Parts: sequence; C-alpha cells; structure tokens
Amino acid sequence: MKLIEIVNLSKAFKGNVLLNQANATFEKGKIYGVTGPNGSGKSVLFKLICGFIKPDEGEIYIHPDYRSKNADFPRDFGIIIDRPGYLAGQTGIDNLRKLAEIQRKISDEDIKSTMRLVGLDPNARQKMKSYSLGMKQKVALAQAIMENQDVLLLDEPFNALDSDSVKSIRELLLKYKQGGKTIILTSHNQEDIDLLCDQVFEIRNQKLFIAQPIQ
Ligand SMILES: Nc1ncnc2c1ncn2[C@@H]1O[C@H](COP(=O)(O)OP(=O)(O)OP(=O)(O)O)[C@@H](O)[C@H]1O
Repeated sequence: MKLIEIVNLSKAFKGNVLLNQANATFEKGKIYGVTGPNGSGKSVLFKLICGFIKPDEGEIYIHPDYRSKNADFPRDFGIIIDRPGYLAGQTGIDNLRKLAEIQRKISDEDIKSTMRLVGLDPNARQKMKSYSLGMKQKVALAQAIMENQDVLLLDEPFNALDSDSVKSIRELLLKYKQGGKTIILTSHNQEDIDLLCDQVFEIRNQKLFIAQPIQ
C-alpha cells in the first residue's frame, strides 16, 4: 500500500534550492532511510510530508486512511523533527502529560510504560532543564511513539544516545516494523541505515535517489 507519494516536489528557500522535481514512494510496513549531507533538506522533506511547510511545486499524497479531516498534519503520525520545545522547568513525565492532553488517547500508565521502554525513569523528579542531551532525546522518542502511532518520521532518532540505548531503540524500531508500522528516519550513522532500512533515499542534486534496493 502506498502510504506517501511525493510527485515532482520542489522547494527552495530564498534561492537555496533543496528539492527540484523530486519523486519518491513510501510503502506501508517498511523502514526507510533518508540520507544526504548537512543542509541538504532532510528535515525540510519531513516538514513537507507533515504539512508544516508547503511545497513550491508538486504534490505529496498521503493515503486517505492517514489524512486528517481538519488539519494538514496526517493522522496517526509520530514525529521527531528538529529538537522539540519543552517546558524546561518541568519534569519529563509532566512534559509528556501535557502533550498527551492534546489527543487524550492514552493513560498515565501508557506514558510511564513508554518512558521505561526508552530508558527513562517515570518517577524521576529532575526538571528537563538539567536533562542531558541523551535524556532529552529519549523524551523526544517517547512523545513520538507514546500514542502507538502507526507511522514514525524520525529525524536523527539516535542522536546523543549511548550505545546500549541505540541498540534497544534499533530493536524497538525493528519490532515496530514487524508489527506493520512504517518508519522514515534520517541518520548520519551508516550502521543505523544498513541495519534498519529496507530502502534508502539519498538527497542529491535536489532529487531523491534510491540509494539501496529493497532487500
Ligand atoms: N524555514 C526556513 N527558512 C529558510 N531556510 C530554511 C528553512 N528551513 C530550512 N532552511 C534551510 O534549508 C536547508 C536544509 O535544511 P534541513 O534542516 O532540511 O537540512 P538537513 O538535511 O536536515 O541537515 P542536517 O543533516 O544538518 O540535519 C538549510 O540550509 C536550512 O538553513
């Protein structure tokens, strides 16, 4: 099933052309990588898919099952794009509770079990302003997955994680794929890409090239 189809997509910022007539298809149930040098437009591509920014030309088709009725943001998508803003004076769990209040889909126990899953202590009283980078990254991961979202767009999900955490998050993502979820991720670490991705799109010359055949 075609989940996302990118057709002749172009996007530039003040003459800085990032995508020019780019095309790509993302099928349900696979893990995709998006690679490219710093500043090549990976995060911008994710923002375009989520409807946060508009293309200059071209279309992004989202499968009707995942279109929101009253918003551009697709439904059932969990995302990490750039570093999310947090309430620095509050704990990790309080930040996640605030985000969970938007949809009211999950219980407090769901939040706690997700925190444990990514290696955070739900009972910790530490405020987020004193969290390490890796701890903040785990909160970002937790918010992306806590509502059991079916599609995950993860921009650098392994950033700042220690090697045990990288291993456990990789295993989690592979388990999610087995369960039918679709994941699109970026990483500057080739090992993440090689171990996880069924197909890789490389942003090069303002196009999306298939860098690896489907295994
Ligand atoms: N809202 C915006 N206005 C102007 N320029 C922008 C905007 N958003 C992104 N850009 C520019 O677009 C380019 C691509 O940015 P993007 O964050 O997508 O890169 P990236 O491939 O994710 O890079 P990295 O590997 O460093 O994370 C950068 O030059 C950035 O400055």
